[in-house]
This record gives sequence, structure tokens and C-alpha cells, in this order.
Amino acid sequence: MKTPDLKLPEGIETCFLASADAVAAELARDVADRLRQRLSVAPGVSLVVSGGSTPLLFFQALRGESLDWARVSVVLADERWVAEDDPASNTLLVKKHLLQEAAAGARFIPLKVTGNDAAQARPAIESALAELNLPLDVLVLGMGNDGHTASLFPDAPELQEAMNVHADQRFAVMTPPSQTHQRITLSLPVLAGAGFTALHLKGQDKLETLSRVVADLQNWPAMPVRAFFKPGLKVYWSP
Ligand SMILES: O=C(O)[C@H](O)[C@@H](O)[C@H](O)[C@H](O)COP(=O)(O)O
Repeated sequence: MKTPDLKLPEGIETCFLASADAVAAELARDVADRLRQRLSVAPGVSLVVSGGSTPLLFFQALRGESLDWARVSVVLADERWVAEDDPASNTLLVKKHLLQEAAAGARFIPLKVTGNDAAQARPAIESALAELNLPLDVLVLGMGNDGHTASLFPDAPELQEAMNVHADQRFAVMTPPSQTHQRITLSLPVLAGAGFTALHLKGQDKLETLSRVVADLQNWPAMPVRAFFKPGLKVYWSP
């Protein structure tokens, strides 16, 4: 495969491979290695993953990795405010595709708690996330073609607050008009502090979006994923 001609900022690693399987396998190896490294010095670790369609092969590759999964806390970077049996649920996605086999023993911290309205459920979400030790250890993000990541959507009225690095809120309730459901997202200060961040992309459309992202990195409100383009990020992509 001809490596895409893309000028990424200094210190950003890439894994651009011809097949989605190969990318998923490399991402799973990298994530498992990082978690094992951290588990050798810490009592527990956190793994934050994203929803959507891209992560499926990655989840299937990671769940078989031999790790002390009982010491791994799995959290979603964001969630749609839907019941767990709703096909749109990221909790359903993670339970079905990641928390299986060896990974079934991991601790899952949900963002979706009972209740029809996310704003009213804030206290319950706060107490669920209070168990999450910061900084995060490993974060795997996706990206939409509008430049959103997690549920940091450019059209969400709550974006500024969710991306305020000085705020001490761990999450935000997002109501982007472009989306069907209310969303919960981990906030930028929580996400940006991760020890290792991977951006997992698939498709020519995402490569085109990536070139728009890097063309104007300072303008993160227009494409919030830009806030993660700093040294240490690793971008994984296949056609
Ligand atoms: O809940 C979500 O939808 C995700 O967390 C979201 O941020 C996702 O990573 C992107 O929308 C990319 O989604 P695809 O992988 O389906 O392109």
C-alpha cells in the first residue's frame, strides 16, 4: 500500500497498514503491552474505549490478550443515552465484543445509568466515575468526519465547557443537534491526560478528514479531535 502523503506534527506516530485486521491486531498488541507495563507498577489500570463501527476488530483482537483483566477498569469515552438493549448503545457494543473471553473479567464502569434524562442522572454518573483513577492509562479514540471524537461534537452547545481544561468536571452531557440521542462524554481534561492515546481510523473518508484536521490544528472548536494532536498520539489507519 502506498503510504498516504500526510504531514503530521512532530512526535505523532502512525500505523498505516493495508488491512483493517492488521491495524486492529497492532493496536490490540500496543494496548495490551501498555496495560501490562502499567500493571507491573500499579494495582489497577484504566482502559477507555470508543463506540462506533471501527473498534469491532480491535475489540475482538484485544479480548484474547493475556492480561490480569480483573485489575483493568474499562470505561467508555462516551455513550448515547439509550437503554443497554438499544442497538445504539456503546455499553451493549463493549459487552458483546470486548468483555468476552479473557476480558470478561474486567471491571466495567458504565456511563449510562438508570433514568430517561442524562442531565437528571448527573449525580449517579458522578458517583460511578468517582471510582475511576486519573490520569487514564490507555485511551482509544475514534473520529467522525465532522472532526468529533468521543462525544465532543463541533455542533454541541456544551462543547466549550466539555473542553475547558481548567474545569474539574469529569464528564459532560452533550446535546448536539446532529445526533439522535443525548450523549455523555468524558471531558477533555480527563481524556487528554491519558498516558497513551490511540486514534483508530478506517476508510478513505477518514484519511481525507485527517488531512483537514492537521491543516488547522489550533482551531479545535471546529474539529475537536484536534485537541489530541500532540506528541505521544499514535494514529492507526487502514483503507
Ligand atoms: O459513540 C460514538 O459514536 C463514538 O464514540 C464516536 O466518537 C466514534 O468514535 C466516531 O463517531 C467514529 O465512529 P465510526 O467508527 O463508526 O466511524
